[in-house]
Amino acid sequence: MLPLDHPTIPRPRIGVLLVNLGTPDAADTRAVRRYLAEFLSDRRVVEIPQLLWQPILRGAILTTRPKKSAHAYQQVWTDAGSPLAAVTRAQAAALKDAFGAEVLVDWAMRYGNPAIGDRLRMMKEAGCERILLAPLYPQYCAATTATANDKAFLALAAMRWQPAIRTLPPYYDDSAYIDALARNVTEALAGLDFAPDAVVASFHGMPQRTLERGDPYHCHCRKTARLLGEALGRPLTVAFQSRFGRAKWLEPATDTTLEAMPAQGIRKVAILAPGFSADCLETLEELAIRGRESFVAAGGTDFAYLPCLNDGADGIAMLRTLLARELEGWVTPA
Ligand SMILES: C=CC1=C(C)c2cc3[nH]c(cc4nc(cc5[nH]c(cc1n2)c(C)c5CCC(=O)O)C(CCC(=O)O)=C4C)c(C)c3C=C
Ligand SMILES: [Fe+2]
Ligand SMILES: [Fe+2]
Repeated sequence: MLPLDHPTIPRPRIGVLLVNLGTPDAADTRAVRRYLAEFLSDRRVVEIPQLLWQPILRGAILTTRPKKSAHAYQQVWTDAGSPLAAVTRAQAAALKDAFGAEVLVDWAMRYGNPAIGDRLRMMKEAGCERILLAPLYPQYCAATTATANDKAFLALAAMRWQPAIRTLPPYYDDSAYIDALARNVTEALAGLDFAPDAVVASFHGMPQRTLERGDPYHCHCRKTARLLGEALGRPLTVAFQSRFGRAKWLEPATDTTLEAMPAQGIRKVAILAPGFSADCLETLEELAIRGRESFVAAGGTDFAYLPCLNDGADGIAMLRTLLARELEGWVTPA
């Protein structure tokens, strides 16, 4: 902790809280069960009445999935822990001094640790009277963006003296985001030892019904892909990954798309996940490991997974631009 009452160190007045989804504390069955129980009990994530859903979750799902998911987490776990947490921590560290000494930059997770409420209370104690909440989801989805904000407001509901709050809007069509992706992808494609027949943009899926009920996520994904394709000068193949449960999810599914490609003469593929601001289980295990395996098993010859923006220079410059815009009027530009 900073010695906040030291006369030469200015007290932060403003907080920026980067928020991502959350991840287990360890790659073992117990930790994954705890994480999944919290995540999948969120009514914004699974929109089935709790009376029906909880017995299914506590029965079939939490008795089988944690072991399987823990095995998947073990394949991507790093010395710094879960990739999602390691990258988000690194993003916060890279932005630490971006907005001057009066701005405290920190990070939190919607599920698990560090908890949003704990970090907001810490910021308040550190002197932050104004806080910018930044859910790091380019495309708005109630199951990600809204629930992160809900959780923050739940913590504020318990405060007698609340800080003022702003939230980062979705940035799916923002030129800072599209340009950062285009630069990142161009660089990654230039480093490949093959020319891909197709470039796939894989977004996390959601139930088709959520789209029909008015969630803009699907439209945001399509627009990101169109703008990125225009910036790259080549159309992207859009697909949706990580299907969960029995309901119909957004289509086409990434796995069936990859498996069908070799028979259509597409044997060399590059794939990216522009909806994830940080690499995580869904990109590193589902796309880079399992996606490659199924593509090659179907007759594909070359496969490259292109990393997310993460804490790379393009990604950090983009976050700086987006956050600085939301801090306008709170922070005097340097
Ligand atoms: C980026 C946007 C995301 C949307 C939209 C989203 C929706 C959504 N997800 C599930 C179920 C699961 N997701 C899981 C992991 C996971 N999901 C996202 C992002 C979005 N999810 C991320 C970044 C991660 C990775 C977490 C990590 O630790 O690396 C999982 C857990 C893993 C597993 O057991 O497979 C589940 C389950 C639903 C139901 C949903 C609904 C709209
Ligand atoms: Fe998910
Ligand atoms: Fe997955």
